Amino acid sequence: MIYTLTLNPAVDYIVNVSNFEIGQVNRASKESKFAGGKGINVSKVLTRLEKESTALGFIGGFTGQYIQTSLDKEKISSEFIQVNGDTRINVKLKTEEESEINGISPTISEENLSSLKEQLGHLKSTDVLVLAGSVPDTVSSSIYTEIIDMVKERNVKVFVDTSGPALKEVMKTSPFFIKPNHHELAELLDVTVNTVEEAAHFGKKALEKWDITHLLISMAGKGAVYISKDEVMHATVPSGNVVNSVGAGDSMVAGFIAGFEEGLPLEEVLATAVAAGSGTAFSNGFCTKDLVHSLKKNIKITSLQQ
Ligand SMILES: Nc1ncnc2c1ncn2[C@@H]1O[C@H](COP(=O)(O)OP(=O)(O)OP(=O)(O)O)[C@@H](O)[C@H]1O
Ligand SMILES: O=P(O)(O)OC[C@@]1(O)O[C@H](CO)[C@@H](O)[C@@H]1O
Repeated sequence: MIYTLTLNPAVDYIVNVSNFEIGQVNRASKESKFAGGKGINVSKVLTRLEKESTALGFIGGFTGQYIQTSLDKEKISSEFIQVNGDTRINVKLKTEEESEINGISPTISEENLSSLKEQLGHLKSTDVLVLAGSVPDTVSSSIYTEIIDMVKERNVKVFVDTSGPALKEVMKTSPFFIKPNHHELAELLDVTVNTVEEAAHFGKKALEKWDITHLLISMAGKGAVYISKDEVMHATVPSGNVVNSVGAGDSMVAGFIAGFEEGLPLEEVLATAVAAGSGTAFSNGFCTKDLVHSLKKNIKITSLQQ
């Protein structure tokens, strides 16, 4: 079973405002609400790619109930732990530019954390665990490291998509898979990464510094760079009209896992990952399986290995 863990889920409120003016009453021209948070998005896209998963994490209050109901409607299995307080609301404001306000997590108690560890204690070597998104303020930034160390003893494959201090901590655990975007890779190494060549160069440096099995660097419209000890590859993006960037990175992680678990050749795994990311970027909401299949044909994979 693939388990996705979202420590900090959210109701995503996506609102379009034309001619937005700070300090004025602005009226929305379009709005939508989604059950969000990175792990939950990975579960949604896995479902679309016909891969079963179970969503884990902390939810609470009326917003938590909304998330539970949405996942039930989409027939996504979940085993959330109930917390006191409301799951956060994340505002994605679409004006001429996109701005985001990500809300505050409810308090996660020691008891909540013990319940999570108890759940994770049941994972087996055939299971996959996806750790995605931010760590709530009331939880130590070393939580992902603790979880990885805990499940590693049972050979569970762990895929991580996080940023900031939590990502820094994860690097010490010999991660199996991480997907920073190029800004997150730059922050990790305290360098600047703008081009595909720089991503490949600094990605290789990251592999020299830390024991990473699969490093996937997403670069928005510039595609993605994949690095392992044997391969350095670049995938282009298919052309299309970008209407939504929320969840594009999570879709990419889901695409990679889906292809990897199917045992596809690495080039095809990478193409599935990028097609899922771009498919979501081109959709209102998330990519579909058909869209991923058709976009895959227009993705070029080249080896950057000398
Ligand atoms: N302009 C674009 N054109 C085509 N595909 C895109 C574009 N922007 C994003 N994508 C797709 O989404 C993937 C992930 O994008 P990005 O690097 O922005 O991830 P991210 O920063 O983790 O995203 P987010 O946090 O917004 O989900 C890209 O590798 C690509 O497949
Ligand atoms: O605050 P975090 O946990 O880093 O990111 C949360 C979030 O921005 O990520 C998803 C898109 O990737 C959204 O569904 C959600 O609102």
